[in-house]
Amino acid sequence: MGYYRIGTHLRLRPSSKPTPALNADINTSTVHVHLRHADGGPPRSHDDEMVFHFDTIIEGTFQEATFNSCARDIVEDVLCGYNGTVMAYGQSGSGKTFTMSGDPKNSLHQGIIPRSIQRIFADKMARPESETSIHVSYLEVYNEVIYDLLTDRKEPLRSVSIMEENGQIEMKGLCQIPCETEEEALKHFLHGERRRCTGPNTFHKFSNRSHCMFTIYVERHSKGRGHPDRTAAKLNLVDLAGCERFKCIDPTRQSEKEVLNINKSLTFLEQAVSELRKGQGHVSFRQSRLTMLLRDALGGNSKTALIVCALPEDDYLDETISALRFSQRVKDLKTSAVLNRVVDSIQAERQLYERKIAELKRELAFYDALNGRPGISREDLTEQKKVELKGKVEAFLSQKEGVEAIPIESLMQIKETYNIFKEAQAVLHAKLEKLSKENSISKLEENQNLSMIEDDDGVGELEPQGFALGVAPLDWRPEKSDCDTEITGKASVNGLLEQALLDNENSYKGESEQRNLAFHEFKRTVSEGIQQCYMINAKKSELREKKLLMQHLAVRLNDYKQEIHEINVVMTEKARNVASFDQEECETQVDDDYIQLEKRLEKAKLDYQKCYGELAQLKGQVISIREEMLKCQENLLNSFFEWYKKEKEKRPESNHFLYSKEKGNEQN
Ligand SMILES: Nc1ncnc2c1ncn2[C@@H]1O[C@H](COP(=O)(O)OP(=O)(O)OP(=O)(O)O)[C@@H](O)[C@H]1O
Repeated sequence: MGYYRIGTHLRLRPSSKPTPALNADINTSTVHVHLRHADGGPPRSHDDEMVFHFDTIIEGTFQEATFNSCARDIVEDVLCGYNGTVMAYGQSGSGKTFTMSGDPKNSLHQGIIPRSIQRIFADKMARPESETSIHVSYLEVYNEVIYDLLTDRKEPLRSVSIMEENGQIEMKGLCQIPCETEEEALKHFLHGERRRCTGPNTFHKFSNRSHCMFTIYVERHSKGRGHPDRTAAKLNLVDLAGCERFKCIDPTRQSEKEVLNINKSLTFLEQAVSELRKGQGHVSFRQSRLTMLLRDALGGNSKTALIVCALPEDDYLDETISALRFSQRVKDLKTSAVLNRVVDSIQAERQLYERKIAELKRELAFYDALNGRPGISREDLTEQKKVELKGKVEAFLSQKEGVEAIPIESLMQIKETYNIFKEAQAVLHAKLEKLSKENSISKLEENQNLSMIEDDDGVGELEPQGFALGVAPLDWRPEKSDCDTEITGKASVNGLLEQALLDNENSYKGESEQRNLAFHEFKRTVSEGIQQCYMINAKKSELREKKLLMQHLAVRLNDYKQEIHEINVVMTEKARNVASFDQEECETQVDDDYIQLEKRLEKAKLDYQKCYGELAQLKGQVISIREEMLKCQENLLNSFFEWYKKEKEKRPESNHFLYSKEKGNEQN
């Protein structure tokens, strides 16, 4: 947050008869006032000589110069996200409306409001990388009532209520009209101008009977990815009603009430400025609508410029001096403008919780200090601290250290200790699962390797000792590596678990027995188990049937083989005998026998081939039935393990299945 001085500027309306008492030096931005004595002589006292300093003094009709020196910087700041206020102050007819509004339709004579609109929309066009949304509102304070000047033309002006919410001045019921173009904004401004309360007075025909505030709201955020930088600022352009002396009121033209209210509110404004200047704790902003509206402009979140308009003529010297004095008081004020970043609700919530957490941490540190435990960290543990803690837990698990070795200083430490134990338990559990599965699968594999025609009584059954889960063969266990003896890192936790596995083998035997009993229960009582056993048994009988058939075929095949061999022997013998007899005598006889033998041999071979084909087919069938059966067995085991795990969780008593066995025995 920065503190900003309120800029003060003097605008002197051109005059054909300027008073010699008022000497404005544009170069030094200083005004000297020399009050002549009542008798017409030179000033006699110190009070008759006055000097007023300004940021700028403007004479003449130059509207652009006025905008550049009094308002441009503030408009630029609004475009950057700061709130801004430019207000014109001075007696009636001094040129406030000329300064703020001018002639909006004549580019040369446009006042600060149309020029600000122009600048803001030009900036919007020049920054396509940002999304800028612009709204306008226009209000007047007439007889201490705030009216919305942008109310529809056909309706009477709507009143607006002003209130303070969360330290902010809020206007309930004031329209903020979105404007896409400069023309649109200008159109709304002109619409409001037409609805302002004006009337003739002694100075001119269109004197403003109210204080008016035209506001341009500029919200912008950078387009594209990431967290956009979003700002929302407003520019208040204020045309105050002119203070009037009652003696100058023309009762035929003005209501006393109007003048009274204007003067009253301006007095309250001066009072608030004086209080702010003195640095009083309480400033009476609530005394009038105007001071409430200008609260931020005078001492809050706004960069502000005051333009004092004055008539440099003798007749109005008192009013001019009064306005100059007011400007010098305002000059001493400082506002505290901030960059108005828009924080979305999630971010705001996050910031709130972060603040709360920081507060709670401070409170904890305070209690720790009171309890003589300073220096305890409540922050997340660093990686280094986690490794150290792991080492201590492992030392405790391997019984090298007692439980007191594990530090209990903060909640973070306790949580991390639990995590280390959980991790160790998970590794142990995985190891057990793996061992039990390996054991069961190896049994299945053994079965698979049995000869096709051997007896298959074990189908669907497990070995008599059950799963023997805790007694994995020694050669299955991974060899201990050197790094397992270290106490840091994951490897050492695994090494420790290996040791735990060996140490606790006996308890695993109990677990093994539990599991065997559970497996019998699963097959007998659980529908999934019963169904899968039924399927295994069906496959088993099918397999038996096929194997029996194979045995018969094998016997027949041997018979055919034997027959072929015998026929071959006889035929060889016959051929040898033919060679030793008279060729002609024996030829006919031999031929007949030989042909018979050949036919028998051929038939035996055909039978052999057919039988061999059938046997091969049967062999294929047996292999596929066996495979199906093994699949069923595997399913049975998997289902059982799943069921068993769930049952263990449901029934955590470690010897539940032993009890059920005992119960079963009792019943029997
Ligand atoms: N600097 C100036 N150059 C030329 N004409 C001016 C200047 N200032 C004011 N005038 C003219 O003086 C008249 C009164 O000015 P203006 O309406 O701005 O006064 P005002 O302070 O707003 O008065 P009121 O408080 O009664 O509304 C207008 O006709 C305006 O054109």
